[in-house]
Amino acid sequence: MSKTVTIAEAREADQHTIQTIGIPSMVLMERAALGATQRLLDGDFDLTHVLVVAGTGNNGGDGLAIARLLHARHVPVTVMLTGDANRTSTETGQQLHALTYYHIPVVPATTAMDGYTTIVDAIFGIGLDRTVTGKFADWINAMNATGTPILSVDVPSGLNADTGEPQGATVKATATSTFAYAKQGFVTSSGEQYTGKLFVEDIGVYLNDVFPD
Ligand SMILES: NC(=O)C1=CN([C@@H]2O[C@H](COP(=O)(O)OP(=O)(O)OC[C@H]3O[C@@H](n4cnc5c(N)ncnc54)[C@H](O)[C@@H]3O)[C@@H](O)[C@H]2O)[C@@H](O)CC1
Ligand SMILES: [K+]
Repeated sequence: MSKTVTIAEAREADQHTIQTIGIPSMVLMERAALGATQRLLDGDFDLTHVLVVAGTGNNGGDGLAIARLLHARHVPVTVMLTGDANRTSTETGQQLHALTYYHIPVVPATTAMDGYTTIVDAIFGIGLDRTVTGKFADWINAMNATGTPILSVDVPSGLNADTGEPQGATVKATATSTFAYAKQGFVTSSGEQYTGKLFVEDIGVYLNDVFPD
């Protein structure tokens, strides 16, 4: 396993790349989504009908970009949004706008998740900051209960990426496409039970830029 990072290090590296080097956040998001989409296209996933479950933070934005890239490859895709479309992060709002342009269906999240052949989990990434309860727990439990293969985006939603411990309801992924570096919690005996097969995508964020030798 190559270098792992804490959530704080991942955030610092992202911010350095965006603010100091000047690579726009949307470029990083597109690269992240391209990496994860390629895993879906290359892998053992059945892409007959993909469900993307997206949150309103930037992890959700990655998921929305994946939905757009799958649509461009003629993969049928439906998006469930777990929050208010008017209260998203800036980037996720831009991703939603692009989905509207392509008429990709976006519906409010429900627990009715049967009938899809692959689920993309883009609810929470490294921004998870409290225990997953209530509706979010219901959606995550419903995802796990389908038995449908799940690709988690960056982090299995609900997993504490520093400790590898579930923070309430947590997605049990078939595979995880994580961005830039594996997170510290993934290599613990608890964390590895949630990530499934781990892919690390190069999105143009490099620790050497932030912490030169
Ligand atoms: N520009 C960047 O910095 C990049 C970010 N990326 C993605 O962005 C993610 C981080 O995005 P964010 O910082 O927006 O965070 P997230 O999208 O992981 O989650 C933040 C949102 O979840 C809510 N939340 C947290 N815990 C919750 C809980 N238990 N119950 C209900 N709501 C909860 C927060 O209030 C916030 O609205 C990364 O994991 C990665 O997927 C990538 O696109 C690569 C570049
Ligand atoms: K996720």
